Amino acid sequence: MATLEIAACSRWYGNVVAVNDVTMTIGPGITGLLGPNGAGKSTLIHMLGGFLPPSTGTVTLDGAAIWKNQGAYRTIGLVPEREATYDFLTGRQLAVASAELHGLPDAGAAAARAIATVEMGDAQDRKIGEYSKGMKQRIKMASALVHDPAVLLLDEPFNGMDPRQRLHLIALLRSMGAEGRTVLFSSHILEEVEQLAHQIEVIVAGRHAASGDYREIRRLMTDRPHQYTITSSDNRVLASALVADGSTAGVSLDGATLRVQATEFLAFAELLPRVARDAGVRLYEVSPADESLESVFSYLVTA
Ligand SMILES: Nc1ncnc2c1ncn2[C@@H]1O[C@H](COP(=O)(O)OP(=O)(O)OP(=O)(O)O)[C@@H](O)[C@H]1O
Repeated sequence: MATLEIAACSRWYGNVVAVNDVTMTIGPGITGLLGPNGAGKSTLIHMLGGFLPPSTGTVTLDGAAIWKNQGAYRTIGLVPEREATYDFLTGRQLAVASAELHGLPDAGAAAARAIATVEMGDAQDRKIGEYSKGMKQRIKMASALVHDPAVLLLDEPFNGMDPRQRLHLIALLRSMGAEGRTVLFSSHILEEVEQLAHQIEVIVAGRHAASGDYREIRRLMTDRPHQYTITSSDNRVLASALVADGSTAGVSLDGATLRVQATEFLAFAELLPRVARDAGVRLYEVSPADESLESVFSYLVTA
């Protein structure tokens, strides 16, 4: 059982404070690190993975500082966010290279086991440059798993995955959490984190904004409306139908875009197609406006 501790930790890049006086404990099971873009999630994960030293404060694994600690590196697997890998290598070559870097006695066997875990056996001898985004994520994951780490850190692992790959990764992370590993993954999408994490840590503008069970955090967030931007065959008709329905907190027309504030995320997801159909309007695009998540986070910061 491995426990990560971040204590009064800050990290600057020149004048930019990326992580600001954060204290948190991450124990076995699955923890979701949630925060808007630029919140400091990658910086935190890099410090936890021993890629980056904190400017002040400490980051420890079972009481021992992680930075420049070989024992910690042997216990931690890190799946970075960036997509770029060594495109000229095959998936298997990358996993074997990672196993060799860890000094494993049988690098070939360790790589084969990790590749099987992420179900990349069929594609292992193809060049990584030919992989889809989701396959790249999986082979990066295999490289991070070669040494069977007790701690797995993943930076935005669902980016670029199709629904099937997403379900596969969810199942894989669940089984790792159930085995008692310490799994931390970052995301800026609340619903993604909700599905998977038993514990959520929220970070906003470098600060630790909330911590706990997702249901508790969700309850805090329902006080704030969720914003959507919508394009449709007739935004004006849709806007008046939504206002007439009374379940939306606010509607505004902004050029070709309709902005809607919904009080309840799930209820609105059900309501919108029904209202549009009844009004004879076709929906072209519905996207959650990122700022809404950000405003929810800022609400948590000031709560
Ligand atoms: N190498 C760097 N040099 C300078 N500033 C940096 C560097 N890396 C990150 N930052 C800044 O630190 C802050 C936190 O960045 P970080 O990448 O940790 O956030 P994030 O939550 O992972 O964001 P995203 O989801 O967009 O990846 C941002 O303001 C970013 O611009």
